[in-house]
Amino acid sequence: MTEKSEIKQLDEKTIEQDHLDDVVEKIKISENKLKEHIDIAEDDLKVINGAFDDIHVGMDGDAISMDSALSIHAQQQMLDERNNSWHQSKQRLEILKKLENNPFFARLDFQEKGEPKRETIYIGLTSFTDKTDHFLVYDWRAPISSIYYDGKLGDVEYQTPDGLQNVDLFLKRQFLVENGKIQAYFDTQETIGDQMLLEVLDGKSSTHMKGIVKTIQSEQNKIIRDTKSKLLFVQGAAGSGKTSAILQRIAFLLYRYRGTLTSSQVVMFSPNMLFNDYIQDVLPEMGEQNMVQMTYSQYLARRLPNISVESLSQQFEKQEDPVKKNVSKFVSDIEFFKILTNYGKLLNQSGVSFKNIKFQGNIFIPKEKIAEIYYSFGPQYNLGNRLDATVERLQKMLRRKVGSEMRSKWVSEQIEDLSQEQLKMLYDTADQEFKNGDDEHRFLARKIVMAAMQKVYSQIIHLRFLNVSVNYLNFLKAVPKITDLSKHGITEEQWKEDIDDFVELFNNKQISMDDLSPYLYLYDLVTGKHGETDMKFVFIDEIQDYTPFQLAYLKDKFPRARYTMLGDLNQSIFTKKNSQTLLSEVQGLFNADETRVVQLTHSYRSTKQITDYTKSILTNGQRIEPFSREGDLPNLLVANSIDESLSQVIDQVNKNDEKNYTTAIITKSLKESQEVQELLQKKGVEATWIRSENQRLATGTIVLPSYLAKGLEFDAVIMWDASKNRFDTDEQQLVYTIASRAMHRLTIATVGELSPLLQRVPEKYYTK
Ligand SMILES: Nc1ncnc2c1ncn2[C@@H]1O[C@H](COP(=O)(O)OP(=O)(O)OP(=O)(O)O)[C@@H](O)[C@H]1O
Repeated sequence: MTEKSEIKQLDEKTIEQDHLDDVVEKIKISENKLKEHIDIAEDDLKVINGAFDDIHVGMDGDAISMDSALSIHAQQQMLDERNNSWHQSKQRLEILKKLENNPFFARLDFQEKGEPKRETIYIGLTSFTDKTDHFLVYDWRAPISSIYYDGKLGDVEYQTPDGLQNVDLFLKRQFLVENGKIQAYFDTQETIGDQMLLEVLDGKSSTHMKGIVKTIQSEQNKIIRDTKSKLLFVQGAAGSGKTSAILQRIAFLLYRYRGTLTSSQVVMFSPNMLFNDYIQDVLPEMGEQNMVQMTYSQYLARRLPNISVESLSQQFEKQEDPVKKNVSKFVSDIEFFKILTNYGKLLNQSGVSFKNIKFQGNIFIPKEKIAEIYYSFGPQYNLGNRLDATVERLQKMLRRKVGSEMRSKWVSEQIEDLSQEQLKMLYDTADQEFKNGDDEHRFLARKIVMAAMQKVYSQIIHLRFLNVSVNYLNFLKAVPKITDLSKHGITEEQWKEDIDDFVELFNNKQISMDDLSPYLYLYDLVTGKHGETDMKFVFIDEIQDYTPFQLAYLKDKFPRARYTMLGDLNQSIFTKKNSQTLLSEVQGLFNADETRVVQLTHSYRSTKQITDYTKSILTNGQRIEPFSREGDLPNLLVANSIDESLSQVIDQVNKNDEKNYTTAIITKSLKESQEVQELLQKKGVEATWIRSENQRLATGTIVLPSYLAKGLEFDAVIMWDASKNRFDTDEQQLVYTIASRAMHRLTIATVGELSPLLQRVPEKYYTK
């Protein structure tokens, strides 16, 4: 930089700092006004609550007067209004406090087509005006802000709710602000310059994910601001910012549809609970509420409270023989979903199984009778209506039964045995009068029968008379008649064995992941459940671990939602190779013109050296562009025994500690992670063992199995025991997933010869 331009920079910086100070000043004024508002609202709330108490005191246990009722209503309304306004002010104050430290991170100078004047705007976490329509800061999600992330200088366009808008962009400036002081600024031609991004990426990992508002990349911006697609499918390399981008997308959507969209209408399915915990701060940091978050298995398992669903570790550790793999593939596909859908239609004519409805241990309405009622309705009924009509009919039968049951012997006996206490409980009032003894007897008999029949009533309305498991079993048995199993490499004998496995598990109150979705889908078909129409946006992360069946089922569950699915087909650690065809299968569920597929090819997480290494693990030539952030070459630690390997690993952990890097030692299996943790403990090395998805990430060194590391990242990763026989040939994706968790340093430990999956990495990419 020449002396002259340095001086110019300094002057500019002072001007910008003055402007920033001015904005901060105004933010503070606004904060004070809000605080006053909050105080007044709090005082008002106290007064209204006090008035409420007075009304309650005046009630004296008598019937409440009309005046009081009106007054309560008015007070309640007032209370709600004040509460809302208090709540909103509080929220706004929180976000203004954040803005005060860092009011903006970018500036744009531009001229709108046809307008005489240039405009300058500043962009920050939220918009801020000091008077109506006088924007000192624009929200990063405002339409105009898009050009900061998107275009180059010159003629650029951006999307507004009314269509495309063109502007001439002269200047794009980025600021690094800390506690109200501009540390540096960069004028940039490109999308968010490398310098700023480098600063951010060089930072340390944390137990909670951070937002990326200031450095969203142009390819990510497209995902964030998409409002058209019914299906937005994002395929991106490890560390390409898929998860980061969709969290920003959720914040964008909540802003864009403010007033019509709430965070409870957005759901995100994530790989495990640990991951949920990892990302939970991102939206609140941006002043938005978190969306609904769950895992797929959680979403379904809550509907079967008495049955335990195969856990993540069981799914992962299960060693399947080739036959089982064929069966598993068959029941995971869209075709199986269609077979089941069609089977559901057949049930309209016959085939639904029922259970007897019992009363006091005896059959009250036999299952055959229920089936007769169910199929007595004409063909114009669908399964759902049929069931509703059956419930109505059964309730009617129950009511008729009350009369006859009241005259039965057990009722008279019970009345005779009633104590004074029990009698009092049955009477409507303590001094209830009856015309005569018969009248009283009838009254008591009805009460007793009704109480006893309550259970039957509840069996009926909760559809306990449906034999859900037998229905599913019947379906499984029907499958070989509906489709040619040999096409899927399955014999009838093998299919039968699979059915036996289902029955055996089910008798032990367990169900496999393979059976869970079809089981519940059949239940939904029979009950005519329509899915949650209120859900507007569904996000599915790590899509490669879902089966096409599961995705078809989710689509059925949220029929009106728009879907964003993201994943990396190279990280399919549960479904392995099957996922390569996933995209085409999923696309088949949506109209082609409502689908958009986006590829993210830049990898931001890791240093260039680590990305070069992990990229070479993959054989299918995926396009992955490393970000030019430099670091050490990954290192390979070769030992002759577990003991030696352990001391090498401890050495490495110490080296990482010196650099203030948090180390994650990632093992293949859960059992191994436990062993490593114990070995470390014996050597006096402190490390937290993450063994279940319900735990939280800890600071300091951690040891965890591969399938729990999904979606997470760490400063330094040590891959434990990558030796020759540890990984199967089809586990390339697992090895890639483990290695790609590292941000700054990657170490591979092996006892004896290295796994062939890693031997293919060229020697120039690592040190020994
Ligand atoms: N635009 C960006 N600006 C700053 N940091 C970014 C950006 N995009 C991604 N990152 C960082 O890169 C890392 C990886 O991002 P993220 O976890 O979202 O990637 P991912 O594609 O979901 O990865 P994976 O599939 O491996 O789980 C995170 O540390 C994230 O903060």
